[in-house]
Amino acid sequence: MNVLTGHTCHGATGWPKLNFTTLPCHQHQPSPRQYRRRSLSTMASLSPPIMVNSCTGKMGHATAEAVVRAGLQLVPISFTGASEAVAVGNVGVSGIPVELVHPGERQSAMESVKAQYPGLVLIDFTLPSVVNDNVAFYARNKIPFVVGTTGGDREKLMQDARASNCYAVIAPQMGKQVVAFQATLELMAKEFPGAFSGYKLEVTESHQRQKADTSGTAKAVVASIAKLGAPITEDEIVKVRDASTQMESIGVPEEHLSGHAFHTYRLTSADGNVEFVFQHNVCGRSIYAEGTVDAALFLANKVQEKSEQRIFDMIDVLKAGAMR
Ligand SMILES: NC(=O)C1=CN([C@@H]2O[C@H](COP(=O)(O)OP(=O)(O)OC[C@H]3O[C@@H](n4cnc5c(N)ncnc54)[C@H](OP(=O)(O)O)[C@@H]3O)[C@@H](O)[C@H]2O)C=CC1
Ligand SMILES: O=C(O)C1=N[C@H](C(=O)O)C[C@H](O)C1
Repeated sequence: MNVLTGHTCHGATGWPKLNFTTLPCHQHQPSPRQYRRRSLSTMASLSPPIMVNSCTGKMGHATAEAVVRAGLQLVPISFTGASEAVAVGNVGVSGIPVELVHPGERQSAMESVKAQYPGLVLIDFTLPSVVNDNVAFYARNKIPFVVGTTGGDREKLMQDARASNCYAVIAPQMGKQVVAFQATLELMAKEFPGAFSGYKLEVTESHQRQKADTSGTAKAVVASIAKLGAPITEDEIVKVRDASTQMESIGVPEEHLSGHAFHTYRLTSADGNVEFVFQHNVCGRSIYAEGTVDAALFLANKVQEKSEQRIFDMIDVLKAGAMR
């Protein structure tokens, strides 16, 4: 049996250590101090203004805070839904009042934001029910965007993003270590397709009660495991949303019922003699918020270097060495 477990209740903080340059050959590896100096100068030359939709939501707010923590300019305007928050007019992010804009007013707001914040990068953490419309809107407005929102019609979303010719990072998972796990599974599937043929896959994902859709991360991991020979359908992913099961069976700490993502992927051989369990348990949201800032900086860099490739996922960001 092989158990791979990751558990984090604390996010990374501190000054970003970004490196967008090509890694040097082994003999010329720079010292950590050189890396840091180089990273800081890269940061200084690349500080795109960042707009986060929606700062009223849990992930949007956490990401906007991470933008401020990274010393980047947060655009003090955020699109939101039609809830009562709009009537309040603004939401505070690390002491910055961010003006809320109703969907009906977003085009005129977008035009003034574009004029006022050249080099702008948009981040979307909204809802599965609106993500397609938002992506079509960003595409029409020709703005580079990072989409962390899951669900919606993913095929259409990717088609719209590609057709727009915009630069974009689109991924259901922004947490560095989870992205590394996803990348490892993809590599395993590429090198050893069918290695788990005949195995039975069981997947459980537990999230806060309000999460409407099935975890986008779980769906992506299931797609990789299918290439390894153990396919299941999306309906077979077990969604856990009730607090008592979460605390008693899954081990979610009570204080994280309102923000957690516990995923377990169990592969069992046909005769039941061999079992593999992959698990990643995340409490809170800072791991995703920090990764999203990395994605926005990566994207600004891609725009600046006029990269031919325009649509990326978080594995691309990780591979570029652009995650702190
Ligand atoms: N990629 C990743 O690593 C992660 C992805 N996620 C994903 O992010 C998404 C958001 O999650 P979470 O923050 O928990 O959800 P929340 O429900 O807390 O936030 C969603 C926000 O979207 C706003 N909204 C609704 N309609 C619109 C619209 N038309 N334009 C702009 N904003 C709108 C809502 O505002 P209102 O209340 O006014 O309707 C609300 O503030 C989910 O899809 C989730 O799966 C979450 C964590 C990590
Ligand atoms: O809604 C969340 O919270 C999360 N959503 C993403 C997903 O659907 O996979 C990532 C993480 O699980 C948290």
